[in-house]
Amino acid sequence: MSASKMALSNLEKILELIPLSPTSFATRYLPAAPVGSKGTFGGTLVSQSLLASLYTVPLNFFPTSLHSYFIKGGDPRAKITYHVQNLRNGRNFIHKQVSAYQHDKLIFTSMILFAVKRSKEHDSLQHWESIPGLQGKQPDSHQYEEASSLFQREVSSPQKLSQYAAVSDRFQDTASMSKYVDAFQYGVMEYQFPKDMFYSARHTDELDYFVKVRPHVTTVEHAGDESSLHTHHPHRIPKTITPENDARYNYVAFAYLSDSYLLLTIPYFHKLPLYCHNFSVSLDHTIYFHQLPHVNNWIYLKISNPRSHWDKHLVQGEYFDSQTGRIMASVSQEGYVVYGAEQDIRAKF
Ligand SMILES: CCCCCCCCCC(=O)SCCNC(=O)CCNC(=O)[C@H](O)C(C)(C)COP(=O)(O)OP(=O)(O)OC[C@H]1O[C@@H](n2cnc3c(N)ncnc32)[C@H](O)[C@@H]1OP(=O)(O)O
Repeated sequence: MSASKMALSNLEKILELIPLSPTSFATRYLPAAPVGSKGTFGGTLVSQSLLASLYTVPLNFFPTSLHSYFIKGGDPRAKITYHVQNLRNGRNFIHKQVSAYQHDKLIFTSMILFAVKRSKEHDSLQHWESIPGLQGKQPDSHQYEEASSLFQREVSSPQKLSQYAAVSDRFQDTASMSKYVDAFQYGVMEYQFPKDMFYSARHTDELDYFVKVRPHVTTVEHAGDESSLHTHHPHRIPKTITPENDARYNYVAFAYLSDSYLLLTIPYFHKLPLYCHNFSVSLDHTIYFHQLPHVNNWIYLKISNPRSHWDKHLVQGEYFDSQTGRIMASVSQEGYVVYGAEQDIRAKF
């Protein structure tokens, strides 16, 4: 595999932060835009803000929720600076606010709530939304297919590409099709999509698929060099947070994946082909974490679209651990997505 393809899945490098002070951080590398898009990938902002805030909380605090707004499109040619503001340090909860700047302008903000790791002694009520049939299951090959082969057959094959090119300029440049395929084949996320993912003529109010993160992320809480810190000094603030040394990196990786193939799926709910938008940006992003997300296992997600109106589209996702069948996170996102008239898209496709 070429170095450039290997770099596509190097999440640690993509998100790496350099400390400028105990509460401010700069990105080491430029914040790339996703294929087919001009601005920085929203998942980079969400996950880097979470990573920056983790550098300011003790090892025994875990993210419980994150609420964020994309204020200005990120410039992929400029590095980002993150400032973490401490709003309150409680015994059980810590509140942080993170502000991201480019060219001295605020581009993104998130509020993150951390909760202390609890002892098991007090747990009065328990409920987990679960999918019992999911436990230990792999994606069924009759229903789901690896995304790059599906994309090559259903979107970028010569027969299909002319239809997509009719509804979107981004498919007129056939040379760039290999970038989409590379992103699916070598990117941070590996997908198993339903076979009608890219175009479904079926009336439905739910879409489901499987996703996992390719690079290894430890689930061992006291992994890496700082192992003794976790067991003996849980109140310490870590100096380095990597996929190999801190299980909380699973939250960071989850935040990254949670902004991908979420808003883009809106046409699925309207019996239209994916990618048929004229303009698409996410406005906000909210994550409730229910447990440590094991991002190297298949994550099963169900997406719904409760409302689309006046170019504002709300999408909600429920993410399940396929090993246990239990809910791991809930995500909501509102996007500003502009489509042409529905009958025009249908006439062209
Ligand atoms: C094919 C595969 C595509 C893959 C897509 C992957 C999607 C991944 C999801 C993401 O990561 S999105 C990235 C995270 N979200 C953002 O970066 C949004 C940041 N927020 C904003 O950009 C502004 O707050 C927002 C545009 C939502 C509102 O700003 P304004 O109230 O000033 O809106 P305005 O209508 O004036 O437009 C601002 C800019 O958007 C552009 N714009 C707005 N509506 C447009 C439209 N209909 N068509 C084309 N461009 C449009 C507009 O040209 C203008 O560009 P310039 O600043 O360069 O002049």
